[in-house]
Order: sequence, then C-alpha cells, then structure tokens
Amino acid sequence: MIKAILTDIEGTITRISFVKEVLFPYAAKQLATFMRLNENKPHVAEQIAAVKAIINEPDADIENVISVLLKWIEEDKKITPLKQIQGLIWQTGYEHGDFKGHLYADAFEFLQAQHAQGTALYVYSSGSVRAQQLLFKYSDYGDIRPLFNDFFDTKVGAKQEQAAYNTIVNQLPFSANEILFLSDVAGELDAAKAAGLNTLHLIRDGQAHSAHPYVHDFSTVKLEQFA
Ligand SMILES: CSCCC(=O)C(=O)COP(=O)(O)O
Ligand SMILES: [Mg+2]
Repeated sequence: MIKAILTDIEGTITRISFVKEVLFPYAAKQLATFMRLNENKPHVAEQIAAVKAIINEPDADIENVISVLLKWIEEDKKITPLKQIQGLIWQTGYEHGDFKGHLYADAFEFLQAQHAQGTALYVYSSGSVRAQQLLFKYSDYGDIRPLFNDFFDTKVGAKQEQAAYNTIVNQLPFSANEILFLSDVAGELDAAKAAGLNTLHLIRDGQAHSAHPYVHDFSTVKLEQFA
C-alpha cells in the first residue's frame, strides 16, 4: 500500500518551460553581478570552493568561476554548487515578484488531495532545497510548503543513481515499497525502481510509451493501482 509520494519537480508537477525559459535565464542574467557582490559571504564562498574543486583549479579567480557556472547553466548541468547558487539568485526574483512558482493545476489538485487523505509528500529535485521551497512559497496557489513533509536535492546524490533513492528511503519512516516516485525522466524512474520504489511516469508531451506505468496528467491517478 502506498503511504508516501516522492515527486520530481520540473516536467512532473511544473512545466519544463517555466524552468528553462524563466528560471534559468533569470539566474544567467543575474549571476555575474551576484557572484561579484557576494563572493566573500560564507554561503557563497562555500559554493565557489566546490566549483574550483570540481574543475580542479584551486587558483581560479571569480571571473573564471562565473564563466564555468554560465556554461553549466547553458548545458543544464545538475551540479550541486550551481544548483545551490541558482537557488540563492532566484530568491531575489521571487521576493521582487519577477515571477511566481508555476505548478500544473492537475498536479496541485492531486498533491492537495493526497495531503488531505494523509499521504506523506516528499520532493526530490535537482533544484536545491532552497529553490524548491521558494517555488512552493511563491507558487501560483500561494504558499503551499505545508503540503510537504520534507525536501531532497542532489546533496543525497544524482537522480539517475539508485544509491540516491536508497539514501532517501533510509531517512523516511516508510519502506521503499510504500513509496511512489513521480518523474518525467525514464532514467530517474529506473533508478528509483531499482531501489524498490513504485514508479509513475508523467508524460506531459503526449508521447505514449514507457517501461513504467504512465499518465499524461494526474487527473486519473489512484494510489490503489500500485503495490
Ligand atoms: C526547484 S525548481 C528548479 C528546478 C531545477 O533547477 C532543475 O534543475 C530541475 O530539476 P528536476 O530534478 O526538478 O527535474
Ligand atoms: Mg524532471
């Protein structure tokens, strides 16, 4: 019996274009100024050190680091220090009302109904926990953070690696077979399934094929169909 849902964000409960055409360009535009202004603040300095370690250039200056981060944004790399910095930059955008956190209406209704029925809700996204909470705090539906029990990001591991799901399950009061993982990416679903989770593939673009149970939106999803 499913007692908990673990959901991806982009492409599953949020339109891909909100991330790719609103959030990523905003971060790219603000990044250089943000990094130059904040490079000595401990929470930013920590991410700069992580970038230098990844590129194996301990003496890289701030302009080198900015170039690397901009390239990673362009290539949609899910690298932890980039995702942490993006979250810090998006905070200003949300607070200034430059954009709101987009959610599909069917996803919001589904999550709200599941929460009301007592299903525990968790999030696992490549976006940082800060970025996730901002999206839900400033969502189209108001502050919906209370729907969720906890949030996970790439600090637990990459989303296409089984070990990340093992780590998450070990932190939850549920066994893997009591959890349903929702995603739009087959590789993530494969990794979650290998860890023993149930899976549901959200195929928003209409392509109708998957090795996992799949739907095009949440309107017909019933938890009883799993396990
Ligand atoms: C938390 S909103 C920003 C999402 C993001 O930065 C991203 O890379 C999307 O990854 P996801 O794992 O949600 O598909
Ligand atoms: Mg996704």
